[in-house]
Amino acid sequence: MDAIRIVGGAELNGVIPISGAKNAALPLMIASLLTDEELVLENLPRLRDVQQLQQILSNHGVSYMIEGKRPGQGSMDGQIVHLRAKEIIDTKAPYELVSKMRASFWVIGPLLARMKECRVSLPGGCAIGTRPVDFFIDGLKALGAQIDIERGYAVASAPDGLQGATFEFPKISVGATHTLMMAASLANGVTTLKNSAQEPEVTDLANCLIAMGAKISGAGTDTITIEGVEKLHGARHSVLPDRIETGTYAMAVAMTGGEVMLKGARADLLQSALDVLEQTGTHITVTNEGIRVARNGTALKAVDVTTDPFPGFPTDLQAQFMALMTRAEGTSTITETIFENRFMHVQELARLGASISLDGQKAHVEGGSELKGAQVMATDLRASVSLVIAGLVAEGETKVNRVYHLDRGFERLEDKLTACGATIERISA
Ligand SMILES: CC(=O)N[C@H]1[C@@H](OP(=O)(O)OP(=O)(O)OC[C@H]2O[C@@H](n3ccc(=O)[nH]c3=O)[C@H](O)[C@@H]2O)O[C@H](CO)[C@@H](O)[C@@H]1O
Ligand SMILES: C=C(OP(=O)(O)O)C(=O)O
Repeated sequence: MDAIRIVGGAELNGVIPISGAKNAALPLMIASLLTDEELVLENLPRLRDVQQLQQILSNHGVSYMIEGKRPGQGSMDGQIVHLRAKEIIDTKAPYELVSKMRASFWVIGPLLARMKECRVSLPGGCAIGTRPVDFFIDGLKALGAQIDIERGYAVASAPDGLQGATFEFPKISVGATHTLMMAASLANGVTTLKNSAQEPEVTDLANCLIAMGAKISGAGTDTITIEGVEKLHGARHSVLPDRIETGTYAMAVAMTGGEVMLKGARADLLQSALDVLEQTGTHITVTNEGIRVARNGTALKAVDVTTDPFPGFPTDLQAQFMALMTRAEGTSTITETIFENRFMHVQELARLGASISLDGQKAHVEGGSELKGAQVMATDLRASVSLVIAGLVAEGETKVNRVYHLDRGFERLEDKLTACGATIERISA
């Protein structure tokens, strides 16, 4: 299995192009199940999760065609992909496929809305907490579905079609909001979703569904209203830039020092994280081209952070920020409020010399540690990349094992960092 080898010590300087967002790409691809016409997605990142979802969708009958490169398109540009679910050939989403990725469970919304029945395995995904699916089940039941859990599968049916209703999520859930919004787009009547997720990826999906003929208002606020339509049609949509990739590279530059332009990044997608970075003493400049991040010689200040749903500080940047705080002056307290088990990187950062103590959902990071290279291994995607960031400043060689986690969500990570001066390569472990 491949590993990533890093020799720490180099500043980052140059340009990093930001890819399309994984967490927008996945629900957008799933939306192709809602229509028998073609959905064309531009700026789709080349990621393991995208490939994995392609397999799941193909099992349901979705054709997948990657458009040939146009002249002038660089190798870093996202792909243009044509998806078409002309016919749904199988309404079962099997364990072997769904257990590999959390988002694959979201097919339950479109399949139920279009086919009036489906059988979807309970999901897998990053091991960061129990991650139940009760909001999906309760929400779809509110729309008139009958759902039973049988032998690890959600078995769902709605013989007369889904019916519009009002549903309030007990807690904000990105995936349940995506799923209910897709299902309600083809329901009879009006659905109101209260306490909805306001993440930019929800708005991106809503914009695509609207382009497909859905009648949706309020996406990006906590109340989304969907007037069901009989049929959706094809559309063309460009995936928004990845705010988590953006924040990750911004933190990497804050860590190493130097100056990097994050090309194509949008500040409005991660303002809270950029505000925190500025408080650490990192310079952020927003331009038409993207976001410029710089730290030249100034010491890093310790800052306390609490993760929250959007527009708060994203849980998907918590591990990377913790790596950064190992090098700050003073102690930083990082509180995780979204997932109950998202501190798996703490013991691995400790292998590199970090001094972090845990107290329930709080991590106290003592800054100023001299990190030294070691072999490390992470159990999830963002934890893995936090170890890469730490490795960029650790003295000597760091080897990050289980690289397949990184490949789920970071496109050409080692190429992008090498281009800015890092010593990083993929090796066969
Ligand atoms: C592919 C994708 O987009 N993944 C993102 C998505 O995950 P995902 O959509 O799985 O995360 P949710 O927003 O649903 O989870 C938020 C919280 O709600 C809980 N919950 C959720 C559903 C449910 O039925 N019952 C329940 O209790 C979860 O356990 C968690 O504690 O949003 C998370 C929170 O921003 C991000 O970290 C993930 O990167
Ligand atoms: C937690 C993540 O992904 P998933 O929801 O697919 O497990 C993530 O992207 O950080």
